Amino acid sequence: MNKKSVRDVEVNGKRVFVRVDFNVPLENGVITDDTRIRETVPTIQYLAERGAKVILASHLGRPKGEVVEELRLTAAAARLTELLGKPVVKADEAIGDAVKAQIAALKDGDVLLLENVRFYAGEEKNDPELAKAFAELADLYVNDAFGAAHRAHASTEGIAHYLPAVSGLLMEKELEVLGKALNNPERPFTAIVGGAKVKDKIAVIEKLIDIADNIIIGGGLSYTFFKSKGYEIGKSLVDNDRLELVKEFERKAKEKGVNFLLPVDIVVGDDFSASANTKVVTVDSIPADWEGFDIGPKTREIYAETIKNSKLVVWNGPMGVFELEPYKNGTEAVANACATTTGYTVIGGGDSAAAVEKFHLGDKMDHISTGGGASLEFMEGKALPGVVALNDK
Ligand SMILES: Nc1ncnc2c1ncn2[C@@H]1O[C@H](COP(=O)(O)OP(=O)(O)OP(=O)(O)O)[C@@H](O)[C@H]1O
Ligand SMILES: O=C(O)[C@H](O)COP(=O)(O)O
Repeated sequence: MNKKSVRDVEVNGKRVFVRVDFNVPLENGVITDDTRIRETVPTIQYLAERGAKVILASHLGRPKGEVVEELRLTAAAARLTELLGKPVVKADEAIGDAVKAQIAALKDGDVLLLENVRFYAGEEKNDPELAKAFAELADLYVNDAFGAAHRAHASTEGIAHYLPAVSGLLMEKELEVLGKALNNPERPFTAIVGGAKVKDKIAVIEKLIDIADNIIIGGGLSYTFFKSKGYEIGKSLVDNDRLELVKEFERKAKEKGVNFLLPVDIVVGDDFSASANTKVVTVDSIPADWEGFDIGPKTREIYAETIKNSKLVVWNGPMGVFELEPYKNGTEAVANACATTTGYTVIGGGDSAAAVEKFHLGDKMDHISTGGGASLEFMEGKALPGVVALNDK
């Protein structure tokens, strides 16, 4: 990476503003997946052990510039205290005199967590005044929030203009792993693209056609491809504005010698529910009043075999509605294949990461990205503002 990291700067005795992504799922105030918090521990420990005063900042949810009680970072502070094995001071605000006094009281190695930065309207507007107010709190800026690196906000981008700015260890790891996968992939390289929205995946599929050996398509995306071939797709998800475009993907893949795999059979259901009636049909015989919710057993076999024979697998987006029992098998089969292949497996965050955790296969993957949207944008080849703003080596 051509950006400086915490390893390249002196941190002893410094006040270090560390942007993390503690945007974790919560149910009734309880954190249901603490991965993003756990993954920042190495950076926090690195800084604390070297005598920095660590000031953490994060967003949680989308409070739209107002204080939303349920979106306070209190639970994150408690979880981090457990993970670090030492108290984390929790501020009730993210800027201002009270925060300054709390920071002044910190000793070298202490850790403080600011309140949700999205309680301030200036955060998402990347307001320079808010960025300056954050910068006033510290001597050094560290961005470890890979998950929010695609946002140009005051605490992810703006602040970097007012302080020396370097990456944290998680950010560094994410960029290294994803960058290597895309720039110098081991082959055969298989990319799996699923999920619901064609629109969100267009750029990444286009990019992957240039670099992958196999592209596996699954999930709600598939039906736009089937419709473009003139098949009946029943009530399945479709993007009617992109029928020509997906045809073009297949044509381009063929031209480049890329193996473009679409499902051959489908699990259709009569309802989007756990108690739906389901049946398996071939892709050219979806009944008009049914809806496609998962890939079928033959497809699972083909996909698993392709994954097994790959040296690198990058997966973004589930193969079906894995949240519901009748439609989880396709995603589970792909997750199992990723878990058992000897190839290097990269899970592109978001729903695919949630699926892998649901099937208890997280520790069998080589890298699970903490970024959903960020990993997708990175794979599309877009520059991430939170990275661009950091100091060059
Ligand atoms: N055949 C289908 N019909 C309807 N919904 C589907 C289908 N297959 C998958 N989904 C749904 O797609 C959702 C994920 O879609 P999305 O496009 O947001 O994927 P993603 O890329 O994993 O998201 P993220 O950006 O969080 O990584 C899941 O909730 C899943 O239930
Ligand atoms: O969960 C994420 O993808 C990041 O934390 C960014 O959140 P956002 O989509 O609300 O900006």
